[in-house]
Amino acid sequence: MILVGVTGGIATGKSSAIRLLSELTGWPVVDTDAISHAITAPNAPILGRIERSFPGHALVHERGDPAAAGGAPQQRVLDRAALGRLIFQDPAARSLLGRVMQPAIRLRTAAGAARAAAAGAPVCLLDVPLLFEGNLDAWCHVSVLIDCSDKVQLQRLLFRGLSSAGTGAPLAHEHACYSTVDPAAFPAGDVEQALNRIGSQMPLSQKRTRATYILPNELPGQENLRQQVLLFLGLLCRDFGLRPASVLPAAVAVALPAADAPAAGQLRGPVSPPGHGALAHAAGRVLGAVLFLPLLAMAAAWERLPWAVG
Ligand SMILES: CC(C)(COP(=O)(O)OP(=O)(O)OC[C@H]1O[C@@H](n2cnc3c(N)ncnc32)[C@H](O)[C@@H]1O)[C@@H](O)C(=O)NCCC(=O)NCCS
Ligand SMILES: Nc1ncnc2c1ncn2[C@@H]1O[C@H](COP(=O)(O)OP(=O)(O)OP(=O)(O)O)[C@@H](O)[C@H]1O
Repeated sequence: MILVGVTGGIATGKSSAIRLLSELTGWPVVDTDAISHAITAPNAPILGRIERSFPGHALVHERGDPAAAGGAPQQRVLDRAALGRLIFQDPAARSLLGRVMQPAIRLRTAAGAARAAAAGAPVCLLDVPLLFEGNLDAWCHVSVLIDCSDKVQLQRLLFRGLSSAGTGAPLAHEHACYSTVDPAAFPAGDVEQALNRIGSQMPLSQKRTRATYILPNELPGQENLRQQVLLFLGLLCRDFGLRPASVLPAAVAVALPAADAPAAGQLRGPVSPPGHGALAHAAGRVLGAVLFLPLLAMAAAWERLPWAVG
């Protein structure tokens, strides 16, 4: 199985591109933002560790459960906005939160990839915003950067909002209008927080030098993104000897000839394909099956460990 690390800057369009990639191919996706949200769900064991790591900050609130009669059971809920304000302006706090959360995120990511291998997927897409920051590209055969200019990134982030929760939905028509968004029209606090988030990540210029492929997502609208996704799929099929008929709809075959010409934004190559003949594929499935359950068990155990970090 080929592991493709999909990354970008915040709000450059990773979730949108991955949704299209996965729809076109059926390839499974492991989404680290979704994992990060899942492990910090109400009442999750990790909330206690986050609280203890940042004493003096009210980051977890008790909330009544409206579904419960009499409102008896309380839920412990992470204040994501407050934690975001804290870590995105303080590198030490960010690295402390990383030490608390990254082990659990990585274990679940590995378990997701092992499950995909066991299911016999030819390719697994890893959606990892911090792929290069965390050196997770070392896990992957190739990486692809979902790229846009700094200006468009800020416009998209302000237009969408800071959190990634619920993103990746089909691009609504009005999203084509974000290009008219003027940051000056937003409250200064929102712009400051957006810039803090962008500034807390490796600059896109640096990510461009590390990515195997670059998928430009500058122009507005679903159709522009779809074109770039098809070009990227064409290159990936060519470089790894994937047979479009077996994994992709006919649309990609149409994109293949175009991919032979150096398309704007598609960089470097050829990439040496890993051996993925029938034997290697079968071995990958067995290894995935052997690894999946222990990794999942480890992930569950890790999240319940009682010690405090920091
Ligand atoms: C601080 C938190 C609670 C804010 O939650 P919120 O819902 O507002 O944002 P969300 O989690 O959806 O993240 C939105 C985007 O912010 C960026 N981001 C998140 N964490 C970080 C970080 N530590 N450093 C740089 N960028 C980050 C990513 O591009 C992500 O896609 C949350 O981001 C978090 O728990 N971060 C630490 C976990 C982590 O490293 N996640 C990144 C995925 S591996
Ligand atoms: N080509 C495009 N045209 C118009 N809107 C777009 C395009 N690509 C992405 N968007 C919009 O930009 C916003 C950010 O996109 P998306 O959520 O996919 O980014 P992301 O990189 O996954 O963000 P995060 O880093 O927070 O996970 C969303 O509102 C999305 O609808």
